[in-house]
Amino acid sequence: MVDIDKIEIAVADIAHGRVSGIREKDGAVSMIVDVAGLDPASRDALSEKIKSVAAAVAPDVPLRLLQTAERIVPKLIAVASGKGGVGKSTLSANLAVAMRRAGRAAGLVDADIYGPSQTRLLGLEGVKPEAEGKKMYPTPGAGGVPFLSMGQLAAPGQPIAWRGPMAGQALSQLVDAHWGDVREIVVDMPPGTGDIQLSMIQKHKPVGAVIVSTPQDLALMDATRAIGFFNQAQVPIIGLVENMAGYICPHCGEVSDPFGRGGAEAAAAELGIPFLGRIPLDISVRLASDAGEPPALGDGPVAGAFADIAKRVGNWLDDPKGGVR
Ligand SMILES: Nc1ncnc2c1ncn2[C@@H]1O[C@H](COP(=O)(O)OP(=O)(O)OP(=O)(O)O)[C@@H](O)[C@H]1O
Repeated sequence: MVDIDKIEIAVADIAHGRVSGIREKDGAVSMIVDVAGLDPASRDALSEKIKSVAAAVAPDVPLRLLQTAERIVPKLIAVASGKGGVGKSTLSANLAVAMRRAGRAAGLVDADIYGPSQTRLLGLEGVKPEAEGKKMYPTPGAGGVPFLSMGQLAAPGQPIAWRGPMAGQALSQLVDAHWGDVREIVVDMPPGTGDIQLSMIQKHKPVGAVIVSTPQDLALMDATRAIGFFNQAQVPIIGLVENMAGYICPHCGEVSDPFGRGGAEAAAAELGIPFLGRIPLDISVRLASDAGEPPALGDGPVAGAFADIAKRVGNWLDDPKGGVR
């Protein structure tokens, strides 16, 4: 097993933020080296230095360096639901955490102007991001997820009452920030199909959308509307996640289904979109989330469920034509 964290730490010391996307595949380690602004001799010198540092940490592991001088625009993954309260924010935060845990260079934007809640979920309440003029630097939250939120643009405790262009500008400020080595940004969308959604489609088109629903018929009907919106905007649907599926009793462990069972999977099949997985209704999800410790950072079945969903989303991002695997 290759210790990616060890390589990442060793390389970070000498790479000055130029290395990203460190990953292991089939026993080899690959990474992206941003060589923008360096002359050819300095590029080679940096690559050699990285290789020797990585080899010192992991001597027998083949290493692949991909040099790039282009500014990399992160891919956006919209997480949406038809209605509020189905766990869209919970899924977004934990998806970003699980993607990062799997070695992906993921970040998170909270674009939910109606109730930005991610600062709490990532343990960043009251933390203001640094900025250079109007351009902000994301703050690392729980699990090391770089993060920016609509809530950070508004005065504390004030409701956000932006409409049309204002909402669009706020979204741009979050998306066009100094994302550094982040390659994929999970965007927690507001529920429904309002100004933020339109601005997203027109200015910051996501590569795909993840739809969240509870197993209930009503929530599923709303989810279908969200799916219709993205279809119309020609944003591919990565898949549907069923949240609050099967209640696990904390006392006896019995599983019951307050919102029904399997509804989202059946609906996904009917709609011809992939089913990404289900997250159980579990009090530990709420307690950990409220404490700013995303459950995806844990070791139990809930963390496993988030990891499986993150893996499927990651596979899709790497090869959208290959579908969800
Ligand atoms: N699987 C789950 N098990 C237990 N509680 C959950 C689960 N998913 C979400 N919750 C809890 O349900 C509440 C609503 O979740 P969340 O804020 O993620 O929903 P949302 O769809 O983003 O809502 P809103 O549209 O209001 O932002 C939160 O208190 C959250 O901790």
